[in-house]
Parts: sequence; C-alpha cells; structure tokens
Amino acid sequence: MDQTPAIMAEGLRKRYGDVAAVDGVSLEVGRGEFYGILGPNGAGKTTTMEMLEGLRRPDEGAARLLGEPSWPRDPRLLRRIGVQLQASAFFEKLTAREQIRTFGALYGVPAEAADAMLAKVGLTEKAGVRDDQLSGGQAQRLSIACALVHDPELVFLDEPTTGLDPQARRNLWDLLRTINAEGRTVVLTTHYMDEAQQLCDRVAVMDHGRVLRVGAPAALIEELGVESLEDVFLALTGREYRG
Ligand SMILES: Nc1ncnc2c1ncn2[C@@H]1O[C@H](COP(=O)(O)OP(=O)(O)OP(=O)(O)O)[C@@H](O)[C@H]1O
Repeated sequence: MDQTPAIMAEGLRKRYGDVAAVDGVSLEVGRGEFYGILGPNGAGKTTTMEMLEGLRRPDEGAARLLGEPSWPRDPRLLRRIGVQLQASAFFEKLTAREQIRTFGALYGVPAEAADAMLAKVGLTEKAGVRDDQLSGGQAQRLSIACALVHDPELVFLDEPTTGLDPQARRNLWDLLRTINAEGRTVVLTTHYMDEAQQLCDRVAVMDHGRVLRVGAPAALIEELGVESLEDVFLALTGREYRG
C-alpha cells in the first residue's frame, strides 16, 4: 500500500480582512489515523479543514492529500476523499434514501450500495422520511453516510456531534470508531474536549489560527502534568477552555 501520509500541510494561511483566521498551520496525518483538530469557537478549525479539503484556496502554504495537491481541485482526488456537509446542504425535500442515492449517483455508486450505507448508519427504518423530519442525530448520521457513500480513503468531519444529546453523541462515536477501524483515515474538528479524548489517536490544539501543540491526548496530558485535555488548553493558553 502507498505509505505517503494521508495529509501533509505546510504553512497554511488565510486572512479575512484584518482577521488572520489561519496563521501558519503545518500538520501531518498518517494513513489510518483518527486525528482531531480542536479549539474554541473562532480558533480557525473550519477554515483549516476547508483548505485541507481543497474547498478553500490558501493565501499561503499548501496541502497534499494522499500524496496529491489538494489545490487546485482534482476530480480524481475528490473521488478518494469524503467531506461531511452540513445537513443544510441536503437536496431539498428528498427522503433519506433518495438523498443517499442521489449523492451516490454523483460518484457512480449503485443504488444498492447507497442503501447499504444507509443501513450501516442505522437509518434503514427512516429511509422513507424526508430530511427535514429527521432528528438532529439522524440528520448527522445521514450526512456522514452521504460523505462515505463512495467509500473514500480519507474522511473529513466538521463538528459532527454538535447539538446532539449525550446518547446520540455516543451512538455517533461508535459509528466513527467503526469507520476508522475499517482502515479509513478520519479527521474531525470538535470543540468537545471529551470527544477528542475518547476518539482521537492524536489531536492538534488550535487557538487564534495557530496550532499550539500536537500529540496523543494521553501524552499531552502527561507531558503537561494535568488531568484532562481542558487542562492542556489552560496550560497552553493561560485561559479557561470554553468550547
Ligand atoms: N468567510 C469568512 N469571512 C470573514 N471572516 C471569516 C470567514 N470565515 C471565518 N471567518 C473568521 O475567521 C476566524 C476563524 O473562523 P473558523 O470558522 O475557521 O473557526 P472555527 O474554529 O471553525 O470556529 P467554530 O468552532 O465557531 O466553527 C473567525 O474569527 C471567523 O470569524
């Protein structure tokens, strides 16, 4: 198997007017890793992800996914990555089954394979329900299923559990662990430190557009002599963490 890293990013920068949203981010993610980008609101997580995904052009710096440049966009590369879109990006007024079949069709995925993905995220019973009538957790699972329908090697999830109740979050964590255990590289952003601690092999702690530290959650906690990832943030920034 090709052993180039899943992601290599060097010196990514993005400004919006006076705001340095991302201010020189470099990172490397190994194949099969479960990698978290964490930090408070406005830290630059989403902008970083969008540049990694090739959805937003960096002002400076560059990223390679699976050994290929993520910008300019390359349809052959896009075929190998999955990006979870917000539920608001669903096609309007389609049922769950119609949504996933439509996403699948964009990649030439047969309807049966799309239906199998719906089953995998536990939505078979909701196949005939329109997306605007799904619960928050069901809509999140459908959006993850849509990102996975073409069996990508590398999956990006932006705050996949935001707004879910604790049980729905736990169910989604199990799904994400399964996706990763099947060999896919998973990159997620979260502002939930407990989520990162539960799921991620390594995390990049971001604040004000920069990566402050990268490491395994347990290693960072030990290195800084603290109790939790929230304490890691406090130790690195001098500020209480407020997700
Ligand atoms: N399209 C835009 N135009 C102007 N400013 C933007 C734009 N997108 C993001 N920003 C600003 O850039 C900074 C980083 O935003 P970003 O969304 O990347 O952070 P984040 O860590 O993902 O935050 P959140 O957890 O709230 O999603 C913020 O100060 C934000 O207000």
